Amino acid sequence: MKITTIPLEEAVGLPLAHDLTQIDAKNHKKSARFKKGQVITEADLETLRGMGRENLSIMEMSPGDVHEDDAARQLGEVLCGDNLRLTEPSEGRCNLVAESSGILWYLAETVNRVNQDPDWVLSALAPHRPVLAGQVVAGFRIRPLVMEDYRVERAVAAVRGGKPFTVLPFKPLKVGLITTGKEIVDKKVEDAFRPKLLEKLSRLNGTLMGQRFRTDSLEQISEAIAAFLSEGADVIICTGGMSVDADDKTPGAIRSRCRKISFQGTPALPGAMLMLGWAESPEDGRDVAVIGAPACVAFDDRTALDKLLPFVFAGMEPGDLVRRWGVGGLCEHCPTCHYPACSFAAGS
Ligand SMILES: Nc1nc2c(c(=O)[nH]1)N[C@H]1C(S)=C(S)[C@@H](COP(=O)(O)OP(=O)(O)OC[C@H]3O[C@@H](n4cnc5c(N)ncnc54)[C@H](O)[C@@H]3O)O[C@H]1N2
Ligand code: MOO
Repeated sequence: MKITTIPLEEAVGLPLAHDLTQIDAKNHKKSARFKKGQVITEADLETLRGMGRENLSIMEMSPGDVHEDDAARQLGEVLCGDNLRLTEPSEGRCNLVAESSGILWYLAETVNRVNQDPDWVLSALAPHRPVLAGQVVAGFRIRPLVMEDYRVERAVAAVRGGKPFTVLPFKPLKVGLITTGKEIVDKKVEDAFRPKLLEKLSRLNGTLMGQRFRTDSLEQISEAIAAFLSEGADVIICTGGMSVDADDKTPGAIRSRCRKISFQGTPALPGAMLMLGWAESPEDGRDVAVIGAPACVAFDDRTALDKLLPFVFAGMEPGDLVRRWGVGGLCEHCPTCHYPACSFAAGS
């Protein structure tokens, strides 16, 4: 590749080597004001001077050179999996954008392998966190203007095929809520979890199908789980009674109705007493998630339950990943909560 730098005035009639960025900090605007390949005209000179340009780069590519736009596009085509869209390059950068709300899925190792070449930049939101439709989940580019084709091919090969970036979309699941505790049944304490759950469901594409109140009795909680199962619930959440008190009966009730227990206890705080089991739907035999949520879910806005629900709504069994939730899994209780734009939302 040959890049020739020439004074602005001599560039009239010649094509630009790369996009030229204009930043208007006062109005918080940043865009590619001139695009790669655009032929400079007399009328453009005033604008270019206003952007502080005195010289421009005119490029002649050599055989084997890949322009930044093409490099980013080639990587994007192998990265972009289900429910994501690849954007056109702008200023040499492409993005992956979520087409549905869901859980972002990829292996950290894929990103690290591409970035072994210090001139590649592949940067993504943390894996396994919830994302919204329309959200940029990854951006990538090369650092120089052009790169040798073998380095682009090496990055493409490092992805190892399979379109590894995907969004697992949230399904419209129906949730049954069982609120346990004699003090709540007796109306001495008002349930504080229902409004918090409604806010969570609005992000997850879920609906609350009903709420049952039960005292700390294994039989009563177990019967309420069975009732929601027979009414067609996809997810059943039992709150309270998950800890070590004599009256804590919820885990036993969940075990009484589940054919499999995924976990009881997670290394995330708050919410460490969280539990997940799977019951059989009497309707069609499908798996129904039965969650035991410790009482802190009624108090804290974000708990281990927020790490679990995206998996359940994406139809995923978190499995061994739960044992990795300790990394980043300590909520900072920020004065203004930015969840899920924080390490607490990320899954290792
Ligand atoms: N010695 C120990 N103490 C505690 C442990 C422990 O391991 N050892 N675990 C702590 C953790 S972690 C949690 S979380 C809490 C609560 O666990 P539980 O799920 O058993 O909570 P309860 O005993 O049922 O209730 C505690 C408290 O919260 C109020 N509550 C419960 N549900 C609601 C609701 N839906 N809305 C409003 N308030 C609610 C309840 O009235 C009690 O005051 O235990 C720690 N302690
Ligand atoms: O389960 Mo407790 O929830 O860590 O606060």
